[in-house]
Amino acid sequence: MGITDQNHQNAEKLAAAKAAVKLVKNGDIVGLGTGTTATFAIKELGKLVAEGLNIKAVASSIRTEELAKSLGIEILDLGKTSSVDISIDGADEFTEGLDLIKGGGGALFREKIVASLSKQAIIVTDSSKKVKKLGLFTVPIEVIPLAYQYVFGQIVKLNGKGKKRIIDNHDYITDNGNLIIDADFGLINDPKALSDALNKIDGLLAHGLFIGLTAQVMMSDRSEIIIFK
Ligand SMILES: O=C(CO)[C@H](O)[C@H](O)COP(=O)(O)O
Repeated sequence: MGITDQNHQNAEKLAAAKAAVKLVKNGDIVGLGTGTTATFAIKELGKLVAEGLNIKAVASSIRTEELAKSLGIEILDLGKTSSVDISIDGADEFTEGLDLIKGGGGALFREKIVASLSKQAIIVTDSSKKVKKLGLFTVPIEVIPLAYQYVFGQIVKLNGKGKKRIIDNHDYITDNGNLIIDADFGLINDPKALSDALNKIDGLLAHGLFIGLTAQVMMSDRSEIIIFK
């Protein structure tokens, strides 16, 4: 991607993030996503908090927690929070039916917990993330290390091609101390069926198919915000 394309994509991410942040109300507990688009939203929220907006938040990753705290946003313990008013997160792919692939940034497990706790899970994206069918982006799968070989084999049985996530020549380790397998299932005809099948695998902590968790996707396309819900 050229610099102009990247600037354009960032402008769209920022516009979507700003639109979503407008939905946050005083007193809300806000779920904070992870990734570049979520980061735009967290920075916008930080500005509003500095101006007096009274919110508390839960974070979907250690890096998001650190960023939010640095902006003066109070962070609650996710494990002690029973309900989130609104969450704002990005996605790697989404369909008009609001099925998503998430986890490109490795935070899928906590992101799924945050989305599941949310009364209103909002996804913010640029226009490149909308697809007719999920699956061009691989499905991230978080695996407890001692179950790695077993889970890998089960992914193959589901006709997936798995690849352990390696960053800078090292196994990528999630905030929860686990590994990630990026699994290519080709274009996914039935995301719910695949999600259900993956959910049955012992040792698989979470996968990046987010089905039925999203209230709306706010996608920025040039100067327009398009809402899917
Ligand atoms: O799921 C995620 C992180 O685990 C992100 O939301 C997803 O990867 C999109 O990231 P970005 O906003 O940087 O394009």
